Amino acid sequence: MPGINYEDFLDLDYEPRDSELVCTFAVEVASDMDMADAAGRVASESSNGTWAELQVEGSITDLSATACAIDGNRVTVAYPDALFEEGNMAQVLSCIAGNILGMKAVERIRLLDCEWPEPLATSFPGPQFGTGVREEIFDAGDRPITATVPKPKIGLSTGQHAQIGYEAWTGGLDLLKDDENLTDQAFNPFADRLTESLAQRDRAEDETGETKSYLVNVTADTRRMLERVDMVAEHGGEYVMVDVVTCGWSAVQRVRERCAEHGLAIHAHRAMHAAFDRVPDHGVSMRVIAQVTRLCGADQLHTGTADLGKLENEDSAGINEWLYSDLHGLNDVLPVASGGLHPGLVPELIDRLGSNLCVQAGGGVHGHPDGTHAGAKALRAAVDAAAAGEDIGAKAEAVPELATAIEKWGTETPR
Ligand SMILES: O=C(O)[C@@](O)(COP(=O)(O)O)[C@H](O)[C@H](O)COP(=O)(O)O
Ligand SMILES: [Mg+2]
Repeated sequence: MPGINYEDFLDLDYEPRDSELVCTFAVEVASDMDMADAAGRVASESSNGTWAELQVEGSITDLSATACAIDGNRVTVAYPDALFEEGNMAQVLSCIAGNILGMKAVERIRLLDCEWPEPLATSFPGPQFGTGVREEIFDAGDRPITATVPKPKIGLSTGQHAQIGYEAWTGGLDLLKDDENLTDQAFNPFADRLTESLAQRDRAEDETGETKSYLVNVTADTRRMLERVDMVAEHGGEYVMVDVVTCGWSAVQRVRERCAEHGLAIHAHRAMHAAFDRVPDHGVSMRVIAQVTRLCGADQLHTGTADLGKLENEDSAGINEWLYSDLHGLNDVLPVASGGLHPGLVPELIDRLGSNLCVQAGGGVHGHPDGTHAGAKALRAAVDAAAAGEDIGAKAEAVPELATAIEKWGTETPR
C-alpha cells in the first residue's frame, strides 16, 4: 500500500481536469516553511490528507487535491469532483475553507477565487430570477431598481414601519427592505409587519400605478424561516430577505427550495461577511462568498458601493461582473449597492457600477430634511437622471426634493 504525505499533494506539472474545482489561495508561509511545502499542506488538509504518513489503498488518492501552481504568494489547487457531495455547499466549504485557515504551516491564508466546474456548479439551483427581477417584477426598463430600509434600524412599531413604506413607495421607490437585525421582535412582530406593510404596498401601487414590493426579513432557524416563507407567499409577497452568512448555507439552500415552490425571489443580506473578508490577506474573499450565494440561489446580493459609501468594500465592480457572467447556464444575480448612499452619490455610483443594479438608501432617504417621502422622491429622481444620462444638477432644478438632498449632503461619502 502506498504511503501518502504532504509532498504527494504537490505537482506543478499537473493540468486540472474540466470536472475539477480550481481554487486560488493567497498564502503567507510560516517562517520555518517554504511555499512548496505549504502548498502541499493546503491541498492535503483541504482534501484527504493529514500530517502523518498514511498507508492507503490506491483509489483513495483519486480523492486527493493537487497544488498545481505557485505564483508568488498565489497557490492554485485542483479538487477532484468525487471529493464533493453534489449540491451540498457546507461540505464543499468544509473542504476549501475549512481547517486550512487555521494551519500553523501558514501565517495567513485567504481563499481568493474559485473556478466552478459544470458538474459541481449545476448540482446547485442558482437563482430563480437574478437580474430578471427588474423586468419580471418591476418593469424598471434601463434604470436601477431602488430600495429603502426604514431607519432607525429597529425599534419602530409595525404601524410606523408600514407607514414609512407607504411614503417611500409613493415617493417613487420600488422596494421597502427590512434591516438585517429586524426579524420577529415584540415591538414589530413579523406577521403583523408583513400584512400591514403589504396592505400599504397595495395602496401605493393603486396610487402610483407602479409595481412595488417588500424585502421582508425571514431570518431565523430553518423551521421558522420556512414558516415565514410560506406566510409571505400566502399574503402575496414577491420576495423574502435572508441574512445568508449568519443563517448558514444549508439553511439558505432549504429556503431556496421552498421559495421555488412559491416563485418567491430571494434578497441576500451579507451581515457578518466582513468577519471572513475584511482582513485582506486572510479568510474568504467576498468574491467567493458571492459565488457561493449565487450557486445557493439568491437573486439579489449586497456587493458594496464601489467605495462611495460608509462601509469597506472589496472590488464591487469585479464581483458584480462575475455575478453577471455565464456560469454553466445558471441565472445571474442582481447586485445591491447599499451603505451610506444618498442621492448626491448616485451619478458616480452608476458611473462606476452601471445601471444593472439595486440602489438602497436608508439614512440617505429618511435623513432627508423634509422626511421620507421627499427623500424617496430625491433618490428616485437621482436614479432616473443617472440612468437617462441626465445631469443631476439639471434634474434638481425640476425636483426640489433632490435639490434639498444635494444641498444637505452634496456628494460626500459618510463616515
Ligand atoms: O444597516 C445598514 O447599514 C444598511 O441597512 C444600510 O443603511 P444606510 O443606507 O442607512 O447606510 C445595510 O445593512 C448595509 O448597507 C449593509 O452593508 P453592505 O451593503 O455593505 O452589505
Ligand atoms: Mg442594514
